[in-house]
Amino acid sequence: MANRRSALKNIATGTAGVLSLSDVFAANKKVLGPKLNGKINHSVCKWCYGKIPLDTFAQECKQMGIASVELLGPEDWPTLKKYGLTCALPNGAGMGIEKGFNDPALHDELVKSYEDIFPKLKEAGYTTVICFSGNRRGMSDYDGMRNCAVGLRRLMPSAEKYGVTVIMELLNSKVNHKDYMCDHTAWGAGLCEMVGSEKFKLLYDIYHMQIMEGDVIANIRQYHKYIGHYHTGGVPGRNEIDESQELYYPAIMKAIVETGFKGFVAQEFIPKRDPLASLKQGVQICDIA
Ligand SMILES: O=C(O)C(=O)CO
Repeated sequence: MANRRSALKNIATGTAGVLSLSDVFAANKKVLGPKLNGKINHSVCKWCYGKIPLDTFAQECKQMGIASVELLGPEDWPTLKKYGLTCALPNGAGMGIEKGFNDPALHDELVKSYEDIFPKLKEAGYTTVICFSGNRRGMSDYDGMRNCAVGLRRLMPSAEKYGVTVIMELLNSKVNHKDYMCDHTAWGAGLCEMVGSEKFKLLYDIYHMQIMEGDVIANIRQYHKYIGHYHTGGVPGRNEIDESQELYYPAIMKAIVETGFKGFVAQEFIPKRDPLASLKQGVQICDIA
């Protein structure tokens, strides 16, 4: 990959030939990444690009102006650091989507697993981690909320000590995660109130929430103080976020910015076309001026 030093060396030694100003800008853009508008902090979920090695993917992201590759655990963080990227929402703790804080029998194991990762996150300079409610398995919404709150409140003192926000993902329980409990924004907001700590927030996944409840912009406006992170995805199908699907992402991004949100928006769609071209397009769609 071209780097700034070799580009400059080529200029200095004349091996690049006679360079115009636009050649220099183009070389800089290649090395430093494109200039984005800066209103949205861009991230991407690596699992949607499974076949691309992380090393290659990280370099491509850097060139697109994406600052973070996420849903990665400690083993992948050094690769991100090598390319000057952060991990806006790490994983590496918990017991998966279906087994979460709504089951009191799992609390000891879950608390231990999160307390083990907090110091690693702090050392890496990361300030968030993902968590899940678990499936309902016949439990009422209220019992599940109370159980989650009991487990999460045990975690909050060490989350506060290590400066880590534990972020629970809102997922659809219709198409992708049948029986998942944290599937409505109001339920998640109620849980935030019960937990009662700024170190517990929601991941508002725009794709999942469009499937469950729609009214995306109104819900973002109503519940933004509980939201610590956003994911994207086209509806229906969870593919590209362009005009092939029903959501108008620039308006959603504008609404997010208007709430004063300073966190990250991560692309989380499964590309149907050239994956990197689609990712770049997704970033451009969300990069409102
Ligand atoms: O597994 C999923 O569907 C997710 O959205 C994870 O972020």
